[in-house]
This record gives sequence, C-alpha cells and structure tokens, in this order.
Amino acid sequence: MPDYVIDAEGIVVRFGDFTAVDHMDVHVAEGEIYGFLGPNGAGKTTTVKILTTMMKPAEGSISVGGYRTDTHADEARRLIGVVQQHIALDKDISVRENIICRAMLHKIPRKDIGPRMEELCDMIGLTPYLDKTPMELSGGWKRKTAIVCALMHRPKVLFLDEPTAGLDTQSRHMLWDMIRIMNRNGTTIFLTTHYMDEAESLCDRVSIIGHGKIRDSGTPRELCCRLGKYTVEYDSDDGRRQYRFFDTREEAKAFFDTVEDRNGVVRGTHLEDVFLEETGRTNVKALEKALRI
Ligand SMILES: Nc1ncnc2c1ncn2[C@@H]1O[C@H](COP(=O)(O)OP(=O)(O)OP(=O)(O)O)[C@@H](O)[C@H]1O
Repeated sequence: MPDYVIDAEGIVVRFGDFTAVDHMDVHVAEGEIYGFLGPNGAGKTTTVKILTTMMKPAEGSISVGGYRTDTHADEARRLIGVVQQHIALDKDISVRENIICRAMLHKIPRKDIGPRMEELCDMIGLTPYLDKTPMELSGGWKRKTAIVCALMHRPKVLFLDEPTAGLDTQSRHMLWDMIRIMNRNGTTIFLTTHYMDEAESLCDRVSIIGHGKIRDSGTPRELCCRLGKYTVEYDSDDGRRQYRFFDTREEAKAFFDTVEDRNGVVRGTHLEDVFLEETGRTNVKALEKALRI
C-alpha cells in the first residue's frame, strides 16, 4: 500500500438536499502531478475546498502529508499551497503588500520574505507590478500574483484550481514549465483544468469526475488505451459527427474503409475523447432545434 500525500476516503459534501461530492475517494502519491477533470458543476472546486481545509465534509476522512484535516488542520495547512479559481486578493493594498500579508499568515520569518518574494516575482515576471493594486492588473497578472502568494511558504502540496483559465498562450506555457519545475523539486501538484491538452501534457495521472463521483482514473495513456487507442471520426447519414474506438490500427482502418466517403478520418485517441465519452457529448439534436431560425 503506497503512502499517499493526499488520502481522502468517502468524502461527502451536501448543499441542502443536493449532494455535490458523493462518497469520493482521492489518493495522490507524493511527487505526482494529478489532474482532476470534470465538466462545469461536477464538484471539482468543492473537492479542492474540502481537501485544503476551507470546508468540512459531511462525511469522510482526509489526510494531507499524514495529518488528518479534522484533528490536525494547522499542520496540514502548513504543507498546502492553494491557487483558487476565484482569486482572493485584497484589492485595496499593493501586490507587494498582498504577498507579504500572505507570507506573514504562514509565519515566514520577516528577513526571508523579501528574498523569497524577489526570487518568485523575477521567475514569473511580476516584479514590475509589485507596487500596483490588484484592481490595476489584468486577470492573468492577478492569477500570477495569487500563484506567488501560494508559493511563498514552499508548500509540499500545491492545489491549482483552473490555474491557466484566461491566461495568454505564453503565460500558459510558462505556468506549465513552472509546474514541471516545482514538481521536479518535490512538490506534489493537484490540478483541476478544463483543458485536456494541459492534462495530457502535464499530468502523471488523472481522474475524470461527473456528478460528484470519480468515473475513471489512470494515466492519460491508460485511459486512451482503455477506450481504444485509435479513433475513427465520420459523418452519419444525417450529417452528425460520429466516433468509434478501436484497439488496433488494422481494426480502425478496416472500419474507416467503410466510412471513408463520409468525411472519415483515422487518428490516435485523445484524452478529450475519453472525457467526452465519460461525461457526455453535446446533444446536437437539441442544439439544432434551439438554433433553428
Ligand atoms: N455554496 C454552495 N451552495 C449551493 N450549491 C453549491 C455551492 N457551491 C457549489 N455548489 C454546487 O455544487 C456543484 C459543484 O460545484 P463546483 O463549484 O464544485 O463545480 P466545479 O466542478 O468546480 O465546476 P466549474 O468547472 O464550473 O468550476 C454545482 O452544482 C454547484 O452549483
């Protein structure tokens, strides 16, 4: 039985009659980059809040770095860095002051705050913005400020809730590089994202969730192979895009030969295919009806 740095068993979260997280087990090994994927409203942010001690579950047990979050929340919090989906910065003080406040909350010695802030801001390119208020920053720079805040105390486990939402392409790739470097330096990463290319490129292992439950887990490659390593896409008789999955190229080619004249194509299966198969594709019939002029 491996030692998990995040070890959650049977978590349940309810909002009134609605169960947002439904008896979920989450196990993340030390040193992993773990992706938590799901459509809007699947329960990702709620799970992040539970695992980072921001909320208490109705049922279940959670430990982070060996500390149970119900009995040793302070110890667990010291190991955790969080970049929330909705960035929580004090808008009335400067970026610099926001970072210092966060460092003080984590009881970082005063003499260490300046050098650590300088190191992180230089790396992320935030130095020219230190004396601005968050109100003066674009969404991307606010997110980078939140990332610096979360890293000040050198967390062992970093939770990133949709960290690249709204970032430009350069910043997205810079953040991916940062995540890889932090991970190589020993930080375990728990990442929620809507971008399947991000999960495929970064994550050692992913879980796909829907309606508060884990539907499937594995490496991106394992999930693609489980569905079928090869995909044939083609148009059905009524013009809708269809997808069929095959274990071997030969099987895929044989099927493709029957649909080639229907705009067919054979390609490798992507994580996006797995995600859509698990969580549902668009109801094109309903769309067509709604969009009829
Ligand atoms: N405070 C709350 N009160 C009532 N319902 C809530 C509350 N917070 C979340 N929910 C509901 O719980 C479900 C899960 O929400 P959550 O924010 O965890 O989803 P998510 O997977 O992070 O979605 P998204 O990708 O849109 O951010 C949703 O149906 C949401 O409406």
